[in-house]
Order: sequence, then structure tokens, then C-alpha cells
Amino acid sequence: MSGYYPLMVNLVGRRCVVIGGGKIAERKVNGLLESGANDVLVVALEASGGILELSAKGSIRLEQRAYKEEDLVDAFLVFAATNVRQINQSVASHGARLGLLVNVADKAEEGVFISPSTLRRGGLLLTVTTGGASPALTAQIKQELAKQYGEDYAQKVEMLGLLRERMLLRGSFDSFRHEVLRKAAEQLAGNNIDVEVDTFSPSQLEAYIDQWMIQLQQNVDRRQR
Ligand SMILES: C[C@@]1(CC(=O)O)C2=NC(=C\c3[nH]c(c(CCC(=O)O)c3CC(=O)O)Cc3[nH]c(c(CC(=O)O)c3CCC(=O)O)/C=C3\N/C(=C\2)[C@@H](CCC(=O)O)[C@]3(C)CC(=O)O)/[C@H]1CCC(=O)O
Ligand SMILES: NC(=O)c1ccc[n+]([C@@H]2O[C@H](COP(=O)([O-])OP(=O)(O)OC[C@H]3O[C@@H](n4cnc5c(N)ncnc54)[C@H](O)[C@@H]3O)[C@@H](O)[C@H]2O)c1
Repeated sequence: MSGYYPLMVNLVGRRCVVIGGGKIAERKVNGLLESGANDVLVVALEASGGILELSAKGSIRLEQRAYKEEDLVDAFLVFAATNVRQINQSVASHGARLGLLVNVADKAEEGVFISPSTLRRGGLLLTVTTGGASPALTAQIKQELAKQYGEDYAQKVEMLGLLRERMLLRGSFDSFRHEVLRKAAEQLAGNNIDVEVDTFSPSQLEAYIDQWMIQLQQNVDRRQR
């Protein structure tokens, strides 16, 4: 079993081609759309209800026919997800010839990358893999993480991002800023947010972040003295 190098890839404007239109293809397509992919082509003899719906909405392009090598032209990512071994193998070898990143749903080692299980909480993205050894364990660990990192993390990450932006704008010393930002992350991870930040207007949120920044800075100041 090979080791894998993790990446976070920006798929906006990059073509993703999914060959096959069944349950697994639909899962891959949904994962692509959740990631912001906006150029998804699905080629399948028959498509699942979910894929048909996405095509009707214009979220993806669907071509209902057999795979052909030209489908991979201009692709960035390719998913071989048919239920026919020889077709998936052809997609893998055509993709390799073109130097593309290919995922093979029924034989990971034929492809270049595998899909991890993913949990999103706004800007927080947690991914899990067992390197293909046990997708079932991967899915279970994701469920455990979902309990540990609840929906409130989306807001926490947003607030930390805003705080960090403000701190960078102020141009404080690196070591001071790092300490303040570590402290802020520690505070937010430790307890639930007790104010309804998501009901704030942009200016209220800005004022709230500024207030928090002042408190944190005083706190760190005191400890450094
Ligand atoms: C994470 C997730 C993401 C996704 O698919 O997008 C994903 N598999 C998921 C679920 C899942 N898959 C399978 C089961 C049944 C239980 C079991 O067999 O264990 C379950 C459990 C379930 O459904 O709950 C069966 C299965 N999977 C693969 C094979 C073929 C093979 O092993 O060669 C077979 C046998 C087919 C057969 O027997 O016919 C292959 C792969 N599946 C991977 C990813 C890649 C490595 C993941 C890792 O790092 O471990 C890899 C190597 C390639 C790839 O697909 O990229 C998604 C969880 C979504 C979530 O809940 O978050
Ligand atoms: N990676 C995973 O997590 C995982 C999990 C379970 C199964 N699998 C494997 O993934 C593969 C797909 O599984 P599924 O449940 O989605 O199958 P499925 O039977 O639901 O769908 C297969 C799809 O492939 C299409 N297809 C077949 N031949 C084609 C061709 N020549 N050109 C274009 N499309 C073609 C069919 O029209 C259909 O849409 C299987 O090999 C299965 O063993 C992978």
C-alpha cells in the first residue's frame, strides 16, 4: 500500500470528468460540487436520479452514452466510476497517457488519487483516509468527528478568520499576534459561542471582533509583563 500526499485543491474553473452515473459516481459528483467545482462533466450510459436532477438544474453537464477517450480532453480530475472493470481500466490508462489525475473507484492502485471522507464546517474541512485499507472505518471516524466538531465550528472559524485579518491589518509584532491568535483559537475551541453572532449585521460583527481583539490583547499583554 502506498502512502498518500494530502492536498486541498481549488476546482473552480477546472474540468472534472466523471465516467459512470451510478451510486458511486453520484457521491463523487456531490463531493465535487460541495468543493465549488463548476465544470463537471458526467458521461454515463444510465444516470441515477440524483445525477439527472443535477443535470436538469444545470449544476453539471451530462452526456448519456458510452465512454470514449476524447471525454478526457481538457480534464483536470477524472473519476472512473463505472461498474465495468475494463472501462475503468481504460479510463485509468487513457488518463495516465494524458498526465491527468485519475481516481479509480474499484481499483485504487490503478489511479493517482483516492477520495478521503470529508466533513465540512464552513471553512473547516476535516478529511479522513485509511489509504484504501478500510473505507468503512474511514466513514465511522468521520461520524465521530462530526459529533466532536459540531455546526458551531463554521462560525468559530469565520470569527477567527476575521480576527486574524484585523490583526494582520494592524501590523502588530509577529510573536504578539501569534500569541493573541493562539489564545483566541483556544478560547473558541474550549467553549460554545454564547452570543448569536450570526444574527449580527456586518458592522455589529466587526465591532464584536474589535472588542474581542482588545480583550485578548490586554490578556496577552498582562501575561507577557
Ligand atoms: C471515503 C469515501 C469517499 C468517497 O467515496 O467519496 C470512500 N469510500 C467511502 C465509503 C465506502 N466505500 C466502500 C464501503 C463499503 C465498506 C467497505 O468495503 O469497507 C464504504 C462505506 C460506506 O458506504 O459507508 C466500498 C469500497 N470503497 C472502495 C472499494 C474498492 C477498493 O477497495 O478497491 C470498495 C469495495 C467495493 C466492493 O466491494 O464492491 C475504494 C475506495 N473508497 C474510497 C473512499 C477510497 C479510499 C478511502 C479510504 O481512505 O479509506 C477508495 C480506495 C477509492 C476512491 O473511491 O477514491 C466514502 C465514505 C463517505 C463518507 O461517509 O464520508
Ligand atoms: N469507491 C467506493 O467507495 C466504492 C464503493 C462501492 C463500490 N465501488 C465500485 O464502484 C463502481 C461503481 O459502483 P456503483 O454502485 O456506482 O455502480 P452502478 O451499477 O450503480 O453504476 C454503474 C454506472 O456505470 C455506467 N456505465 C457502465 N458502462 C459504461 C460505459 N461504457 N460508459 C459510461 N458509463 C458506463 C452505468 O450506466 C452506471 O451509470 C463499481 O465497480 C463498484 O464495485 C466503489
